Amino acid sequence: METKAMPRLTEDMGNGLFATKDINVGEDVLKTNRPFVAVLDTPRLEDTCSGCFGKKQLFYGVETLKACTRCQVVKYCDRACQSKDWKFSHSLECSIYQELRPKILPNLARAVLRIVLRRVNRKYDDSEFDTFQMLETHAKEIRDTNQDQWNRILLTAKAVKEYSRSDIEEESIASFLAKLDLNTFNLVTPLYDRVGLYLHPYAAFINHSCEYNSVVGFDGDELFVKAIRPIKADEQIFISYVDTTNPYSIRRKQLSERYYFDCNCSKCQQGRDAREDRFLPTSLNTTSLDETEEKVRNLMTSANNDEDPFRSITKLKSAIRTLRETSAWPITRQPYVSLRDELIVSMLAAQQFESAFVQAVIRYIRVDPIIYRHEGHPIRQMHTWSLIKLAIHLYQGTGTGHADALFQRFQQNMGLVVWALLSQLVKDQETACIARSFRETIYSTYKEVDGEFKANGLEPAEMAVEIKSELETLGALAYEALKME
Ligand SMILES: C[S@@+](CC[C@H](N)C(=O)[O-])C[C@H]1O[C@@H](n2cnc3c(N)ncnc32)[C@H](O)[C@@H]1O
Repeated sequence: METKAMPRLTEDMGNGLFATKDINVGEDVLKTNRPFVAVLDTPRLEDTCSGCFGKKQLFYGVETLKACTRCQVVKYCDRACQSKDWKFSHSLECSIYQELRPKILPNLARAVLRIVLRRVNRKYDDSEFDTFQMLETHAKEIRDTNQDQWNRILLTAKAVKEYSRSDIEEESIASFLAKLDLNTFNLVTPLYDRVGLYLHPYAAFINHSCEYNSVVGFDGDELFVKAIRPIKADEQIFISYVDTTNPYSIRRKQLSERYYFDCNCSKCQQGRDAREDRFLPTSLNTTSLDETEEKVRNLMTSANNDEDPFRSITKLKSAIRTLRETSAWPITRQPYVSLRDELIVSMLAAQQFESAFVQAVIRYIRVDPIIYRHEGHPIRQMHTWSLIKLAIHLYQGTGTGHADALFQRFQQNMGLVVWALLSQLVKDQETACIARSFRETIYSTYKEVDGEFKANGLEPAEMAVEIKSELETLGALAYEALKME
């Protein structure tokens, strides 16, 4: 593990992690490729490699996975991925998976089984295990306020004790599970697609702030925490446990239900006066705005659960219209932001590539710079990347799907748009908080596109006027599209 931070007791947040030196934006606070435990979510066992957690599939052209010939539960890109997982833990659990077949244990049960088996087989060094034991569980609060969750923990502990045939007490296994519940990170691909859960005891010391100074990401099995703001030596490292683009009441509810605390950061102290909550000047009262928000969130849930992307699009557009009709809803206030994200996903699924492009341009120009101030924010980087991929798709003209009248009206030079967006993304890399494999893909795509221009006798770096005009047209496209929304 490489770290520029050390744990220490805080006044009111239990243990926390503190910087040992000044850390610049984009630099690693912490990096490790040794999880205490990491497992895929059950549905992802089928389509994601259990060795590299999808990294090679995403960026290195791996298309088919091979199942472990013994248990048939886990799958791998190649021998290297298989051998890594075998050494880490699969050699200990494979026979148990075989016995349980066709049943597959849920992710938390598989994770705790790994911890028990690795512990019994002395795969953890003592200091690593001691750090794990120091982690908060909130077991009392779970028992007192969430009987269902507590019963689930006890039942899983009992089953894991039986499957593992270990002499670790059920009570200890239950405490491992409570630690997992509270301290695991969402294991995501380098493009932030959730595939499983990951626990690292040191990283788990990082407390939450809605005004976070760091972000967590993964590059395969490597976990990194990067500074998204300059951090001074001795300052506490904070990440966000929840989506901080949400208004105060939602953040507060999520933090108290899942993590048992009230956030006291400067943003939360502003309550409904913070940017995330604010509305445009309106004569509507708070109750009426709250009712609209609830109605729209229900519509969004219904759209998310709908398997037909065309029906989802209709529902999402109707939800957006409801927000627009209030004349009070900024496009950067939730759930407007999420509605647009979902709309882009549904439009892609429905092969409405031109319309998806228009929405992704609005997000790139009008939404992300407000809600993610730093251009190197991983979500902003990922959104820019998906806009570029869409522009490349439209540029290559390989199936634009359903035509979009507004897109057609603007007639952009997609080649130049691609180059301009890519070169901006390349410039942002110095302070970008993203995985190395993602960054390498950005560089290699830029090189390819730039090379293609040069092969055609063009030098885009010298086409500043044309590029400026294309970027202004993107702005005009976003403006017109929002007027019609
Ligand atoms: C993942 S753990 C972080 C490490 C933890 N402080 C510890 O000592 O193990 C999450 C727990 O830390 C505490 N915590 C994190 N951020 C906090 C905050 N901003 N204010 C108060 N408590 C916080 C809560 O008890 C929360 O359930």
